[in-house]
Amino acid sequence: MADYRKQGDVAVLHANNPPVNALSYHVRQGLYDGIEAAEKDPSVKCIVICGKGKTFPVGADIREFASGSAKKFPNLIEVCDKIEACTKPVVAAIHGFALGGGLEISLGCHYRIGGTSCKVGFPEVNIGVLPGAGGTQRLPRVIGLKPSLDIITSGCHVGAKEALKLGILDKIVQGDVVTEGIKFAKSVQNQPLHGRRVSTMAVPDVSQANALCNSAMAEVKRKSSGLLAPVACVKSLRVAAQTPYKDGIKIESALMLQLMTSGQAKALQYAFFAERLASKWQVPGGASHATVTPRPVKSCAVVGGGYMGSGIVMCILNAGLPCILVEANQKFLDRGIKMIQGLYAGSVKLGKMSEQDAKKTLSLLKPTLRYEDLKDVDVVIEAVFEDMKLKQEVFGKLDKVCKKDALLCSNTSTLNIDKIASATRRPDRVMGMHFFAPAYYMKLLENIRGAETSPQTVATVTQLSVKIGKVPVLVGNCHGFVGNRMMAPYTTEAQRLLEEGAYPHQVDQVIEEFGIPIGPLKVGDLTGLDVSWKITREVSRMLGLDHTKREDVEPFGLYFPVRNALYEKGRLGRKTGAGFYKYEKAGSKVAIPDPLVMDIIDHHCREEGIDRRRIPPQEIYERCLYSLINEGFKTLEEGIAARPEDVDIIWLLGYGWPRYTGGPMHFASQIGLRRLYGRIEYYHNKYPDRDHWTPSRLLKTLSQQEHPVPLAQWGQFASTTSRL
Ligand SMILES: CCCCCCC/C=C/C(=O)SCCNC(=O)CCNC(=O)[C@H](O)C(C)(C)COP(=O)(O)OP(=O)(O)OC[C@H]1O[C@@H](n2cnc3c(N)ncnc32)[C@H](O)[C@@H]1OP(=O)(O)O
Repeated sequence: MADYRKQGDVAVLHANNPPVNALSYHVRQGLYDGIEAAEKDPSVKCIVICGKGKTFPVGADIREFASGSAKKFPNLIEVCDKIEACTKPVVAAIHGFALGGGLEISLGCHYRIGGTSCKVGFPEVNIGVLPGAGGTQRLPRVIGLKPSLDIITSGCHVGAKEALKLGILDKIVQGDVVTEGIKFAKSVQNQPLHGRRVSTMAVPDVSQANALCNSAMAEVKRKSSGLLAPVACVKSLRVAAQTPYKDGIKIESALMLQLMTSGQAKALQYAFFAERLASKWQVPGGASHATVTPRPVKSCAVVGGGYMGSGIVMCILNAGLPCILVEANQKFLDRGIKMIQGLYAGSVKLGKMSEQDAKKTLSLLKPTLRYEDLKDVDVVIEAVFEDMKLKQEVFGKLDKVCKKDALLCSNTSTLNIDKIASATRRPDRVMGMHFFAPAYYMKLLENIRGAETSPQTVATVTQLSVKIGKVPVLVGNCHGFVGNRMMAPYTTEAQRLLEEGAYPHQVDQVIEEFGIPIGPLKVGDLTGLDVSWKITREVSRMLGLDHTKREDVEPFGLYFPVRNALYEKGRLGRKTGAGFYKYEKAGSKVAIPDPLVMDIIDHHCREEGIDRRRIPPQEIYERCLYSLINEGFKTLEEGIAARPEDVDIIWLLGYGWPRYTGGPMHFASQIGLRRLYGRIEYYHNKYPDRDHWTPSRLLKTLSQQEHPVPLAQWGQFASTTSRL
């Protein structure tokens, strides 16, 4: 919808489609009709286009790409052309965001003014398309090719000041943008429109077009190899420099149509909505984000100032919340404070933060050695070493000193949250908050609900998570929760492949070519082989097994002979300059395939009487990725993950799964569940002793349906009682 009103001789057109005025069919129709009505009305001298509520239109309605409504008359190209062709001056009055189609609308206008805090941009590359309503043709005509290439291929937002400097905005206004827009429109109502219609302008830096586009193309291919949209953006911008608008827009449309129907665009758009769905939780019994009011959180505390704890403190401080940091002794406390101060100093140095803001933010930090100082805080996040006994000890202490209604949360990545809660008298107010390293940067938070966690605790922790800039995904309690649980078969298969014929670099290469930035064995080196060795020991202990006895651990998939051999030789990974790979020096990032490791692997195979074979890349791919996906389905059937979208967001934001495949579950839907199930069955028959190849019952059921079940409906097939 678009509201049309007249204020004197100015027609004001408000795009009205809450919450972000996405340019759905009815909005486009309203704008189109509004321009036509204003054109016909002799008493109207000029027109202002603006957005109702919190923002100018933020772009096309992404859901209409799949439904086909985006193409319906008037499509966005037709709306922009209609605006530009208007014989009366049209002014875009921008507040909030003018993104994608919203910015295209404003480039169709003859003038653009913006509020001081407005932002503009073309984020289309993030959802796998391009600015296909003239954006790639009009923007370079206004600001030149070089900045247009930067803005369109990066998808970044541009602030008001920068937009003015570039020439996207004609003026920045203080106060109400619509009132100012009306004033501005009146001031230009008698100005000729010749020279204001962007499509008739020439691209200013056209002489450098080839050089600029060649270098931009090389850059997008380097940065985002395999992504279709950035490449199409550069192609379309090159056309703008070489072709009149009327021809350029046709090429832009053709490129847009190709992108719109691509698997990448579908996956990226799916990820866009999945990310927004994540914080909309629901638990059995019906309580949900919509029905439960969170408690206000005015202050927090973090126990443990190591790498994770310090990062968590920074998230809290950055949100403007006071935070107490508790440590066990002065040395550790000083180390934590130094780390936090150092990271803020780094931000100031990089120009990401002013010195004044850094000082103000740091003033919210209160370091202490006394648990008693936590007596008034609303939420405590424990970030001590991953050890159940230690965590229980901390929770016991917290339970004694903290006020009754304070929430106690644990930054655990694997441990049983109910066991941790059992050390307190308030299990209803205990939750897991699994941060990812570095905690001040990574957006994902896997929030774990225990058996007794109350809905209000879930609501409060979810709200706090959003406040500190995270995407929270609510999951159930099991070893490793969703993310690390799915990681287990993936890394296990990666190591098993070494024992059968592959070498570390061959495994990693397949996974990196798929799009995960670091292969599983390089991750092993990064985490440290001593760390994974200790995890194996702990898990074995939990299962009542002796981790040194092969016959004990092998049936449970906990026997990693190659890793153990490397560990025993002191090859602990990157930090020692040697692990599955060798490194130029300790701590170096460049992993170099190591003939010594290949010898160790060969020697192991000889000793075991294993005939090494050439393992085809497809097998590496399937064994690592399909075993992980199968585990993802198991988290769904057990109710550990509530929705496939949640599994995908965990892997996209926490583990570097390539976004253009949508995440493991969306990727599964693209493979086809019948085919996927067949392959998992095949590996199950081949490796019957490996539990992770037992096919998920949910996957089996879904794969047997006559027609493919849309991912959004998979939850209806999750058979066992949901634990969430
Ligand atoms: C022949 C045919 C030619 C067609 C050519 C078409 C060419 C144009 C293409 C485009 O314009 S593509 C879209 C470009 N724009 C974007 O990608 C913007 C996406 N949105 C955002 O980045 C953010 O929403 C925001 C604007 C920065 C606001 O962020 P905020 O955190 O305040 O809110 P959100 O939680 O993100 O969003 C609120 C609500 O709105 C939904 N939503 C947001 N943008 C869109 C959209 N473009 N289309 C549909 N829905 C959108 C979002 O999903 C949230 O809803 P719920 O999920 O909570 O229900």
